[in-house]
Amino acid sequence: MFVTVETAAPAAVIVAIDGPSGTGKSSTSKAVAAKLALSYLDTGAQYRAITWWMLSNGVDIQDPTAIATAAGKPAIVSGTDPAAPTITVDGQDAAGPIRTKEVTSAVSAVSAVPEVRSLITDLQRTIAGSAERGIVVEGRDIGTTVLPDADLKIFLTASPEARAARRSGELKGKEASDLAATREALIKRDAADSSRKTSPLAKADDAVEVDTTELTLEQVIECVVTLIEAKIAEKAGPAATAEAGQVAP
Ligand SMILES: Nc1ncnc2c1ncn2[C@@H]1O[C@H](COP(=O)(O)OP(=O)(O)O)[C@@H](O)[C@H]1O
Ligand SMILES: Nc1ccn([C@@H]2O[C@H](COP(=O)(O)OP(=O)(O)O)[C@@H](O)[C@H]2O)c(=O)n1
Repeated sequence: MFVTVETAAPAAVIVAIDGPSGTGKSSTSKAVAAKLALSYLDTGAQYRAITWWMLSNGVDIQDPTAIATAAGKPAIVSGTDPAAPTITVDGQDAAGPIRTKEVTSAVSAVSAVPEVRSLITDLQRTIAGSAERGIVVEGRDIGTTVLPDADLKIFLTASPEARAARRSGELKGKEASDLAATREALIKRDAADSSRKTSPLAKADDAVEVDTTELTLEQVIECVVTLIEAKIAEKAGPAATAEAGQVAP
């Protein structure tokens, strides 16, 4: 006699994608999350959002004490649909304002303040913990600090030249033509993010490193999808074996 086994829904898969600016974290994470019906969280957008609030509210971003005192004031809410990620600050759509040059220049100083990191890290863990099917979380310290038990950790890299060319391609007019300035700004931000005391940009020991310099975005997406699918199959374990729905008595 054979009995039918109801296989439980696959356990949520947690994926951490870290790396410096312009390596393809956002584009890759959004695309793989959409393909695999997972949630998506852009943690850089959260640090940008709190930075925008600080700038808009006259907080001196050279003063870590002032930043720490104000850190708990704004309410930052992230929407995790990879097809339409959102970010609001005190109920106001912040998607546009967080991408300005002013915010980009100020974000490393704000994100280095431990009180800011502690608040945003708690928020990130809550979001990741409530993603039913799982989530792709991208940032700088996800694999090392925010989600050290993630099922899969990926660290994306690319040469500074490739990263600057990609970033420059997103800018318009005069800014786009100034490749050298883009490269310098990017290297400066990497250095600040990598050298701060509290959870710097770093590759976790157990992360898979993918150098995207010579890869197209499609190739990177395919590579990451393959890694996640393998992890999902591994997590399913014996349940996958019962996939046919039949076991001997
Ligand atoms: N492998 C790649 N080859 C070429 N362009 C890429 C690649 N990956 C990403 N891009 C482009 O580079 C820019 C930066 O990518 P993004 O995903 O925002 O990087 P990050 O989130 O790491 O800063 C985007 O315009 C994106 O389309
Ligand atoms: N997990 C994270 C994500 C971003 N950040 C900070 O937020 C900034 C903006 O992140 P981002 O991902 O939007 O940056 P881009 O590389 O996309 O320009 C970074 O330069 C870091 O200072 C961080 O400290 N930790």
